[in-house]
Amino acid sequence: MEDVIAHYYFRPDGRTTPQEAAQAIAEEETTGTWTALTTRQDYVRGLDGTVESVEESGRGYLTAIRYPYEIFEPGNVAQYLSVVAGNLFGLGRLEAVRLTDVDFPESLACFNGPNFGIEGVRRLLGTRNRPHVGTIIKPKVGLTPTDTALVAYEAASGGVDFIKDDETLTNQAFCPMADRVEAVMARLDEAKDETGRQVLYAVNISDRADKIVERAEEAIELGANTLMVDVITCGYSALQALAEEPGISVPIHVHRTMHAAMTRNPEHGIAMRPIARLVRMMGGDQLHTGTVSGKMGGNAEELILDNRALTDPWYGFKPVFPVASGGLHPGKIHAELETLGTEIVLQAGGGIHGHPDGTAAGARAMCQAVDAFLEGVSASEYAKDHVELKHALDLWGTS
Ligand SMILES: O=C(O)[C@H](O)COP(=O)(O)O
Ligand SMILES: [Mg+2]
Repeated sequence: MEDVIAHYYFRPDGRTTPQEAAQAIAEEETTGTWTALTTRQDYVRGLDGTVESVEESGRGYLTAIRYPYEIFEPGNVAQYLSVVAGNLFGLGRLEAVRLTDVDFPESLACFNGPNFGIEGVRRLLGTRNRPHVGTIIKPKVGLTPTDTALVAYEAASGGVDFIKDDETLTNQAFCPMADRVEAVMARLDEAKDETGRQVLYAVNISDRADKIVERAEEAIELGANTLMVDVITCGYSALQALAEEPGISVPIHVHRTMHAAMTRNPEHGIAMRPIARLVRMMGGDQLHTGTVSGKMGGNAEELILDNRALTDPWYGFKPVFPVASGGLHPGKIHAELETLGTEIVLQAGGGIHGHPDGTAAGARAMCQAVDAFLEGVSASEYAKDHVELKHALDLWGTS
């Protein structure tokens, strides 16, 4: 069986050579500890980790560590993470260490992957060759089910493909999930009668591990046509449980709230790429990966590679829709599409519900910005005869 190769950036402390630091990772995550062991039988040596390479990079070093196949329990993602992203982050001999990527062999990528993926989601909406436009209902918490549904209706009337709850909205007293799903789906049916267009609504079913599948099933029974899960706070195995449940027959939209605690520091933590791979293996159909121009910052070169981890051919897993979200508005659409391509979901919360003429106009302005790009025209030019786009650009500008 093939082994796992994990890639790290690291900076050793002043008393440790780069080779020793890499070796410390390999030992800590396999058969070693801080001192020699009297219990280390010879046969255990076969499970030792190996430092494959160490090379200088910027202020630190890059290393590839080989972890033997046998130390992994196939199909147990929590256990995989405890090896490739475990104690090593706290080792005092490393001032900083960041997991940048993981090569999982096919034998350990033994998960179902996405049930829908990009093509499956496109099939539900009947779209081709264009990005999807989505919105997050704002304010992120506080609206009643009736008002949430009204905002959803207006966004659907204005032309969005996709509507989602925000990451902090689950089943609070001010907006119980069951009432919300029923109200939103009823208003989306109305919008569909008027526009003829199907819109997906991802209800946030994030919950404790032993309840999440039940909550998802309840949402689907009430009419939900998409689910959303906060994968970092709920855990990868929660996503796996949802994706593998036969009764769950709708796409799963994956939010990554809390990721920046791991991904933001370029020298320490976990890069987005391994997270993207895990989400794809576990069965997410859409995943937030970031923007090139939005409010959350981020590195465009890394983002392109993160998105490719979702969309490049990989062990037969369906490609996952990358989602650009966080501070987008119509004036930023050109930059996003130019850099990230059109196989993407472009989401705006404030950039739709903050439009001076309201949510429906905000949705139209986002769609017009996409149309402008697809027609090869600048947003400013297109705005000359598209009033909603004009008002958006007047308020927010084009950068
Ligand atoms: O969940 C998200 O992606 C954010 O709520 C985006 O909101 P914004 O478009 O208002 O920044
Ligand atoms: Mg949000």
